[in-house]
Amino acid sequence: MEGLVPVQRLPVRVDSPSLYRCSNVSVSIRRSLSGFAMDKRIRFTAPSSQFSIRAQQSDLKESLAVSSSSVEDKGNALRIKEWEVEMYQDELAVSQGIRIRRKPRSKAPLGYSGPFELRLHNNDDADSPRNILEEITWYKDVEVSRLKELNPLDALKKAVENAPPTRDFVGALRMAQERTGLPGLIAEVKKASPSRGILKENFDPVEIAQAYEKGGAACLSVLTDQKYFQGGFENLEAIRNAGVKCPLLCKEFVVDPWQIYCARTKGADAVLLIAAVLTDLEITYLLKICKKLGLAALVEVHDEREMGRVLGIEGIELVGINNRSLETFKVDISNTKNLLEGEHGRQIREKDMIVVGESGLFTPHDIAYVQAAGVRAVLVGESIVKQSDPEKGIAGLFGRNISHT
Ligand SMILES: O=P(O)(O)OC[C@@H](O)[C@@H](O)c1c[nH]c2ccccc12
Repeated sequence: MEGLVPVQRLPVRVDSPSLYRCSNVSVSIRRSLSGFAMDKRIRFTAPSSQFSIRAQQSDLKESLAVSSSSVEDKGNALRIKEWEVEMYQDELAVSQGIRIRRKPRSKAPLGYSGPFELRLHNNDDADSPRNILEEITWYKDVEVSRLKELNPLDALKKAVENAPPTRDFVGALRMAQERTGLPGLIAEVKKASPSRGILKENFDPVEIAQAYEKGGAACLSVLTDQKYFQGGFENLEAIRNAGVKCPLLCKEFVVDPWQIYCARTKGADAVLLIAAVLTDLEITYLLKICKKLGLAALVEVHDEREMGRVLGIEGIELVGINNRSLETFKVDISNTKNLLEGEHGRQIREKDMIVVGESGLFTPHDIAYVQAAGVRAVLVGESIVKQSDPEKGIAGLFGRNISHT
């Protein structure tokens, strides 16, 4: 069962009014179903200030713990409000088909009363991430809070003024495509990944970036996540400071505007926004920040539903189709083709958006396949970063030399 099951009629009924007397009640029921322990939380407000509950279902009999507090508990009021906002955000995300939860669900504060309805909140997997993308997202939440304390947003905003100017990421992709007749290449500076482990042992980000540039890459993507991809913002900064001219994409799991400002101070020209993690409203808001900072945004989707959402958001120029599910790691390059067929493909062409085919591209045949499907750019990591000479790796990937010389 999903984390939050919206409004359910529970087999719980108001019974003897003498049992519990309070306006707010929070009930935890621990029950055991064929040895499988579940923790459920039921939150509700009764229409009257006096009520009681009694579990009716036979399998709800094990233990019933009831805690209560009064609405007048002002000290708790802020915490309750925060909890409500969190719940609202969760519900909004679920309504958009977003399966990734942004943080582990916190326990309802004492005294919390839901709206005038019964809700069943299943806590089965509230404390552990369900897949790698969720794990990374939860970790980002903690990481960003910590980084923000060390380097507050106000300070970053000032630092942005001294950042090197942005370069035209989208323009570079268009030019490359015109120059070569092939999809523009975003070459990824990637040391490791959770799905593939270490890709390159003696990893020198600047050396790789320079080789990519020589090999004819239009733009570069630099992984900045440290824990899961062994990247770092310092790599972005080092590549920019080394004089690499290709525009740079900051490859980060963005969950907070702070990361976008940080990317800009390190010399990024574009950032990635992952639709599987962000709501429509968040994407819209983050796009505005990108625009203000002169950054391009690559908005990544990996299924029809996300593509539909993204097509409904104004102002997106670059859409990435990830052939790798970040939830299951499954790679299938026909994903790019499938998402570009039909109505979605038509809308993309009508809006003149640039589609980037992402992940799992290894051969000239793969490139031709996604190009025929309609992509105008590709994002490639593994197949070229693994080569002892990444410059030659690019020629191998495209089946010919695409460098400027
Ligand atoms: O190494 P590959 O299979 O060529 O994939 C590159 C890139 O698409 C992949 O690294 C990627 C696509 N979207 C992401 C989001 C986060 C981290 C990584 C990614």
